[in-house]
Amino acid sequence: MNGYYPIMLKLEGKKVVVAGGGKVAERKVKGLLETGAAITVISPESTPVIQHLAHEGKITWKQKSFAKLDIQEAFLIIAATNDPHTNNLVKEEAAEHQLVSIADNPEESDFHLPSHLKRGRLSIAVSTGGASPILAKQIRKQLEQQFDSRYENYLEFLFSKRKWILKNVEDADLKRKLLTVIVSPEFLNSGDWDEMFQRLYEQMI
Ligand SMILES: C[C@@]1(CC(=O)O)C2=NC(=C\c3[nH]c(c(CCC(=O)O)c3CC(=O)O)Cc3[nH]c(c(CC(=O)O)c3CCC(=O)O)/C=C3\N/C(=C\2)[C@@H](CCC(=O)O)[C@]3(C)CC(=O)O)/[C@H]1CCC(=O)O
Ligand SMILES: NC(=O)c1ccc[n+]([C@@H]2O[C@H](COP(=O)([O-])OP(=O)(O)OC[C@H]3O[C@@H](n4cnc5c(N)ncnc54)[C@H](O)[C@@H]3O)[C@@H](O)[C@H]2O)c1
Repeated sequence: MNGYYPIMLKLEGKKVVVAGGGKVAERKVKGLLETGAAITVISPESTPVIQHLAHEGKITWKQKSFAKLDIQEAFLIIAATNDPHTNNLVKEEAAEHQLVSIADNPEESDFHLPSHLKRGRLSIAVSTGGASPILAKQIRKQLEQQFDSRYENYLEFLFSKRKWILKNVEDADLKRKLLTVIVSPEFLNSGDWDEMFQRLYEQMI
């Protein structure tokens, strides 16, 4: 089945449970940290990074084996223990409406994690549907070269300029032209974006 539906989830304040505390669990936890989710790791042992995050109060670590009660009220669940039986049990114990990803069983998972590149407001996710996580990672690294660190500020500029244009420009044609002209490699490379915009704006009105 290949019909996956890509969405951007807002997880702030939502309960996310990760079963397992090894290398894979650590990677998934790191990816979740920025979202502001309430993250709980369930595992008898965990990596130094997971322990450090728990010590700092950024996540909760319950030092125990997985049990059904651990996923009560969880919105999202990641089963990443090294025991396939436990991983499958997590899915079996979850309610129908809870979203479960099983690290070693993509077929039974409700979702997969994509390789993810973030430049401020720009987010690019790459998924191979379980065919090759290494390819997903390689593509992400190529995109990191193409969409370099300048994009973070550029996206902020586009965000505020778009708001300004929508508020101050009434003519639909001019509005469209202005929204388009600020999105090009030439514009990105032009240096002072505000000055460049002002110049183009004055030429167009
Ligand atoms: C993208 C990324 C996101 C993330 O995890 O954050 C991610 N895996 C990453 C890396 C990675 N994973 C593995 C290797 C070793 C090489 C290899 O085996 O190929 C490497 C490479 C490395 O570590 O360098 C092994 C592996 N992965 C899965 C299985 C089980 C199976 O396929 O049955 C096994 C075999 C385990 C075993 O040996 O038994 C399953 C899944 N891994 C997924 C995501 C989902 C599908 C995504 C897709 O296809 O696009 C899916 C289905 C479920 C899920 O976890 O959501 C992240 C790169 C992040 C980045 O750096 O950008
Ligand atoms: N999806 C992916 O991206 C990906 C990548 C590589 C490996 N894997 C798979 O992920 C799994 C974990 O790999 P790893 O390298 O993190 O393993 P690991 O050995 O580093 O860690 C396993 C963790 O599971 C915990 N654990 C074991 N039994 C448990 C239980 N009953 N309840 C709670 N926690 C328990 C251990 O305490 C340990 O913290 C493996 O099944 C592996 O095949 C997935």
